[in-house]
Amino acid sequence: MLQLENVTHAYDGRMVLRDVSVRITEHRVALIGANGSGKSTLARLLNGLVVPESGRVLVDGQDTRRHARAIRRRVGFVFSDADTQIIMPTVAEDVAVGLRGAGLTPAETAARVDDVLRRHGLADHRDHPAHLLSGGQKQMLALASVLVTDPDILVCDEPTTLLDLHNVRVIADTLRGLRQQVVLLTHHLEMIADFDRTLVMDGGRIVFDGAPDAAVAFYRDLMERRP
Ligand SMILES: Nc1ncnc2c1ncn2[C@@H]1O[C@H](COP(=O)(O)OP(=O)(O)OP(=O)(O)O)[C@@H](O)[C@H]1O
Repeated sequence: MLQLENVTHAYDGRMVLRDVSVRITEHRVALIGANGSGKSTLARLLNGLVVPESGRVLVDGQDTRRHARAIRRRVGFVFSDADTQIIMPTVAEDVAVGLRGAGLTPAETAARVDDVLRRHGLADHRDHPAHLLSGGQKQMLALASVLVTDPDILVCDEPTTLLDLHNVRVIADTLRGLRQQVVLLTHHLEMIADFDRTLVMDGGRIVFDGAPDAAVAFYRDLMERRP
């Protein structure tokens, strides 16, 4: 379970999250809202990339302040810009990075990498230069590189930003099939239609919490009323 207790956060004195409390237990939860409303900051709190100025963030009862390493292993994070997440020359090498330090033999590492590449449609690109992949393939590689570590929870911060409609669907289908609990931040509202719960953020607060259709209607109304 993911839990925020009275979390307030500011960057350089500017308040970005205001006394946010929420418990997230559902399998697939979406986080939507205007640019700058605080979604990424909330997402980064969930795996300890950001530590709250006040309040607590708990992952299955463990405080991200005190258990940062364990929580990073349990909560995988996929960034919106895949290029920043791809760090090795080839596709297979990039996926293998996440397994360093896991105590696997080279053969076990190769088997895990091949398995994840196959499951995510990248097996034919195993030895290709990662930076030459298409946008959609890079995003899938970023996802595969996190999933290879088998986290329990996956936080995806706008993983389809630069993708065409086909690849948005491919990523949505992939997320739908995962055993992991998924927290998805997105502006592609069609991706979240069958999510279990949707939170709408505005001005550093959760302003709506409910089913996706009602949340999207609330968000659209909020944006229409904005001057
Ligand atoms: N590292 C940082 N340093 C300073 N300000 C930051 C930092 N990260 C985010 N901010 C600011 O905090 C506010 C909230 O940003 P955040 O990225 O959490 O919003 P968001 O809802 O994810 O937006 P978007 O939909 O545009 O990605 C913004 O005004 C942003 O400029």
